[in-house]
Amino acid sequence: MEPLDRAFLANVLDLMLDAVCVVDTEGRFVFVSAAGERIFGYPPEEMIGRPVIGFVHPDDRERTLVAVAEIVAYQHKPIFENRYVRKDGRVVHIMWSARWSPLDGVRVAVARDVTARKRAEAMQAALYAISEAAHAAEDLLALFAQIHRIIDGLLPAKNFFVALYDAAGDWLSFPYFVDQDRAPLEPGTLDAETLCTELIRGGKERLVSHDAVDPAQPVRTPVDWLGVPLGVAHGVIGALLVKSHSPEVRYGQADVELLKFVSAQIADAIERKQGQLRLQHVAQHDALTDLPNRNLVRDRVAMALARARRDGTGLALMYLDLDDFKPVNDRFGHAVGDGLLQQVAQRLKHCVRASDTVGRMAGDEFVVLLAQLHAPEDAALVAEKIRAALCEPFDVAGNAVLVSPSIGLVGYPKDGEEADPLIDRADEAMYRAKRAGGNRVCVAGDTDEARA
Ligand SMILES: Nc1nc2c(ncn2[C@@H]2O[C@H](COP(=O)(O)OP(=O)(O)OP(=O)(O)O)[C@@H](O)[C@H]2O)c(=O)[nH]1
Repeated sequence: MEPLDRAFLANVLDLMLDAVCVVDTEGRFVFVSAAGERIFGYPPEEMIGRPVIGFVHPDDRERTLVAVAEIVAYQHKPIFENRYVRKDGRVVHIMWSARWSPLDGVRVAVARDVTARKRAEAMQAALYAISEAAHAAEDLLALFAQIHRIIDGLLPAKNFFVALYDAAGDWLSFPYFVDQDRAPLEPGTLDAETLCTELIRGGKERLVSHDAVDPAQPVRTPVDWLGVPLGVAHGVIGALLVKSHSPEVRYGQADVELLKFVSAQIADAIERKQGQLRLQHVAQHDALTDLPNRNLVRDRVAMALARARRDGTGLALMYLDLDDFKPVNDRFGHAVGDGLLQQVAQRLKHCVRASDTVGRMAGDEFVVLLAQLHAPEDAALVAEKIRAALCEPFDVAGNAVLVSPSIGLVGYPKDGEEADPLIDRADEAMYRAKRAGGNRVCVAGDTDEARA
């Protein structure tokens, strides 16, 4: 057989789909076969003479240098994977097999582009992670934060937001919004000519590069927008958007496909979580006033007690019943009675902080929990404020309605250490207030009743 000539061998090397690279002791390319251009995006002459490490993704440089030291020490390394940044800015995943030749003072390595495999693996992992997040997340915000992390692992998504669209009320909101440059968008109807509106109305993904935003205006900061609608069986429930402010981060068709691919799973996860939260809300709240119901009140009291115990603070609990509520129903009808209970709920909420709990225990019975009370005497002041507030006339559907409350007041640690006994003591104190004629606050353990 004829010895193979050099030109033929060089041609064979250039025909290989994998790139053959030769690197000198200084870590510079001395040879890159033709496939290098397809994989790295640079013609071989733009790579030869330059340090290899400069082409490596910054996050992978350190472990790449460790691998190089191993190749030199052990003279070969059959599998090593790292990422390179192509000339067009895209990231490629490379699988290397390398051998060090001490005689020639070079290492010879073969690079295989495994980006497609990596992408497929990452997408599968992302789908799984999204479905896990839907189960694990406590609420929608936690789910969105988790989705942000998952997407950021697939494509550059530092600036990311979720838009949700309520078709019944024609209301677009932005419950999750992370942008290095601007404040969250205001919620509103779908009237505005925005990318979000386009995504939700059109139901199709959109990639807007800065050149396309306004070709007449030189834009100082290049911006790429990439958005996908969140589609479910019955329509579009919102959109996901990622945005780049940097010329180094540009989105391409591969990113569009990635975001589109995960968006169906995300839409499904959001819808499931919303359904779950709705059911949970119904189970824990009173349908008429939307206040926490007896079960949730008990949980809140138990949680507040645990925190007070840990922080060494106090808390106060009021049990409240309206005096002569029945005659309101009898005189004005049930609908007015309902309206009154709703207004009482609102007044009670106005009397306390957002961190306190107002709950409805039954009929005309309410509970107010003042958590993290630093001065026990504050509770009596709040109870008196509530009593006075409820004595002000109500206007229910044009009817002037007058009621007053009987209030039982207890405190931790003075009157009990556990939720149920504390609630029972407050209820007992409330009955004493009622027996004494109503429209007053009774403190647990006291026989003296403070008349208003
Ligand atoms: N409209 C309306 N009435 C309700 C609702 N739940 C309970 N009630 C009525 O509320 C009244 C509560 O009874 P009581 O607390 O014993 O009546 P009261 O007239 O306030 O009597 P005192 O508490 O002793 O002052 C009953 O007439 C119930 O029918 C409700 O959701 N809507």
